[in-house]
Amino acid sequence: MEGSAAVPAWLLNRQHAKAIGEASRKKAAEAAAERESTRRKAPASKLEKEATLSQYPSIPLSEYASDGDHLAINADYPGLRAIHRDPWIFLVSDLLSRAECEELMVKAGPHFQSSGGYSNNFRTSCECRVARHETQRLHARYAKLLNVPVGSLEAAKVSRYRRDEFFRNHVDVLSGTDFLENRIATLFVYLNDCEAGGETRFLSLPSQRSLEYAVGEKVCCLSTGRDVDGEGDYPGVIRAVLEDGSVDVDFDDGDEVARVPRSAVRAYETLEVKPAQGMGVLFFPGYLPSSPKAMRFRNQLDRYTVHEGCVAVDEKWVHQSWVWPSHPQAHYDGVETGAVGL
Ligand SMILES: O=C(O)CCC(=O)C(=O)O
Ligand SMILES: [Fe+2]
Repeated sequence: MEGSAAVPAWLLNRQHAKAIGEASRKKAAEAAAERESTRRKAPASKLEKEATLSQYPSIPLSEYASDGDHLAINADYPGLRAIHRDPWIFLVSDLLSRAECEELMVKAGPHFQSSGGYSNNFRTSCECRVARHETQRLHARYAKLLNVPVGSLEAAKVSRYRRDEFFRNHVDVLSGTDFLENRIATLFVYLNDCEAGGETRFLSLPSQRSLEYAVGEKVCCLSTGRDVDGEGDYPGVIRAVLEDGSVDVDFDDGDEVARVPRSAVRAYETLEVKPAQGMGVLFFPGYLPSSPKAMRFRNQLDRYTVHEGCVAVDEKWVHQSWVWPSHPQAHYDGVETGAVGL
């Protein structure tokens, strides 16, 4: 009998549509369960938040003045506090509300793509960019904090690290931009609390400690051309001290560099920030184009701002924004999520 085993096209279409419907329902349910597990914990009380913040170093904001090398932000912004100077690193408590964090997660979650494609295993998270007109209120807020027009901001990025995922040592300036135009501020906001793992760690902050230049000593030094987007001062250990006084260094991430003059190695300090929902972290990865320092370092990099997203234990969500001196030369566009604007 002709075609008895054949499934009619209309049924095939229906089955197909059903399969797609089931798949997308399953995906939505998985995403909802995932979000639920990430936000399940009770929100931190005001007191708990203060206690957490008091664990960080506190530098009087009155000491922050525009130095001509870095962006002059609005030092009066509510919730702003400085936790490091030279390079300046700030926290902004409650930059986003709990509801805003969650809305952003809902918005971005269905559009994630692997971060791995362009970053050589430096990074194992997922991410997406959100269309600028869907984050107008947030951008207006950031523009106030940063003292820049909204047009200087890249499209909002949202990243998720599942357990064991990370973003290794890196700098935030980009290579291949036009002369003296690069990222001059990084502002990111944690979208959830993490009890364990996922800290953002600044790895090579300046230190007053003097060095002995001995084998096994912890040092950091500039490493040209080994980072995805730029160079910076990376931490490591002296492997050998040579007759001419120079040293061989094993970097902590497995790379190495030989015959570094003593004058080019230095002691360093680290600083870790623990993800807390709604809290912003702000620093200046690159010098202003008008700063004399911008000419001295490739990609305008402030070499002290090398940092990493440590391995996640609890799932971690973070939302990043970058500022350019005028119009961003990269990442201006994002996806239309169709979800409610923020
Ligand atoms: O995930 C983090 O803690 C930091 C993210 C970051 O450094 C970046 O996206 O450039
Ligand atoms: Fe970064």
